[in-house]
Amino acid sequence: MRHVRPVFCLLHRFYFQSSKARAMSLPYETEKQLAVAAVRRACGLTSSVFNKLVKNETLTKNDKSPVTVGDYAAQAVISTMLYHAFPADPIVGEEDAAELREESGAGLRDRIVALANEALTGELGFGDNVEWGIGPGQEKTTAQLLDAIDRGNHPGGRSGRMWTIDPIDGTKGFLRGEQYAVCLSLIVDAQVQLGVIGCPNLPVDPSKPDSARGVIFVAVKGHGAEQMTLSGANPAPLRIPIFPPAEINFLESVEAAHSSHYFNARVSSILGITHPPVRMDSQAKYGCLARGEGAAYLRMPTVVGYKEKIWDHAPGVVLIEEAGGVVTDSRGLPLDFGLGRTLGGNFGVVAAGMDVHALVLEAVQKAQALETGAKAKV
Ligand SMILES: Nc1ncnc2c1ncn2[C@@H]1O[C@H](COP(=O)(O)OS(=O)(=O)O)[C@@H](OP(=O)(O)O)[C@H]1O
Ligand SMILES: [Mg+2]
Ligand SMILES: [Mg+2]
Ligand SMILES: [Mg+2]
Repeated sequence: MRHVRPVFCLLHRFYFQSSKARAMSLPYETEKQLAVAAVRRACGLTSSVFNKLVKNETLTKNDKSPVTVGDYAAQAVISTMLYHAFPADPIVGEEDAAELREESGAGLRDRIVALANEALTGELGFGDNVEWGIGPGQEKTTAQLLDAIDRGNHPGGRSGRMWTIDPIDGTKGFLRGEQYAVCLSLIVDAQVQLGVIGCPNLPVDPSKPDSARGVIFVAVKGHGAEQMTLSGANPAPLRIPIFPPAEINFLESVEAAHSSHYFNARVSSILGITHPPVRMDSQAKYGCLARGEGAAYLRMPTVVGYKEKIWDHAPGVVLIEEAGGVVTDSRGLPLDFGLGRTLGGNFGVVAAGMDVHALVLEAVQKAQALETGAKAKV
C-alpha cells in the first residue's frame, strides 16, 4: 500500500503534464481560447444592445455606412481582452473613437463605456481567464476604453502578428434584426492563422431554421474548422459537402450596393443554376458555406475602386480553407492580407468547395469577358 500513493501521484502528474503538453502543442491554442472568449462576450453585448437600441445610438460614417454603440462597445471589449493577453500585438479594427472623443459624442461615449464595462465585468464562464481583464470588478475607465477602440488603428502589413476585428460585420443586417457577425482573426506574416466568427442570430442546426440560435465558427490553420454554440457547447467539425452541379446555389450579400447581384445572376445563367441565391448579411455567409447551406459565395464589386477590407474576409478565408474549400479573387489569385487594411491587390471574392470553385471561377471569367466584349461594342 505504501507504494500506491507515489505511483498514483506519478501517473496523475504524467497524465496532466502530457495533456497540458498536448494542448500546448496545438498551435495558437491560447490565442484560440482568448479569441473565442472575446467573441462570446462581444456577442452577448451585441445581442443585448439590439433589444435596447434607440434611434440616436446609430451614427453614419463618412462612407455613409452605419455604426452603432454596439459596434464601438464590442470593439472596445475585444481589444481590451487582446491587450491584456498580448499587449504587443497590433490590431487592425474597423472602428475608431475619433467621433466619441468630441464634445458632441459625450452621450454615445457614456453609453459605450457602460455597455463595454457590463460585458467585461460579467461572471467568468467556460474557457475564460481572469488575466484577460475580465470578470467582476474589472471595470475600465473611459480613457482606457477609448484607447482600446483606437488600438485598432494599425495600418496592417506583410510581416509579424496582427489581429483583425470587425466588431459587427453586417451592421445593416444587425439593425434589421437579421444576420450579422462578430469577427476576429489572427494574421501572421500575411497568412490568416486563426479565425473566429460569432453569429448570434444564426440557427445552430441549419436543417431546423426555428431551432436555437447563436453559433461560433472557429478555424486554426492546419487544424480544421468547427462550429459550436455561443456557450461553447456541442463543438462539431465542419467539412464542405460535395455539391453536384445541378444543386449549386450562391450565397450573396443582402445589400445590392455591397456586391453585384446582377453579375451573380449572369454567372448563374452561364452555369445553368436554377436555385435562387441565399441572401445573407455578413461573414455568416462564410459560416453557412462551410456547413453546406450554399455552394459558393460570390462577391463582385459594384463601384469602381472599392477595396475590400481585410477584417471582412480574414476569418472567413481560414474557415473555408480549413473546411476543405478554396477562396480566391475573380482572377483566381489568393486574397493578399499583406497590403495594409484592404485587399487592394484583389478584385472580387470567390469562395467554394474545391470542385465548385473551379466551375464558378471559370464562369466568372466568362461573364467578365462577355461584359468587357459588350462594353467594347458600345
Ligand atoms: N461599396 C461596398 N462594396 C463592398 N462592400 C462594402 C461596401 N460598402 C461597405 N461594404 C462592406 O460590406 C460589409 C457588409 O458585408 P455584406 O456585404 O456581407 O453584408 S450585406 O449583406 O451587404 O449587409 C460591411 O461591413 P460592416 O461595415 O462591418 O457591416 C462593409 O465593410
Ligand atoms: Mg461598418
Ligand atoms: Mg464588415
Ligand atoms: Mg463592422
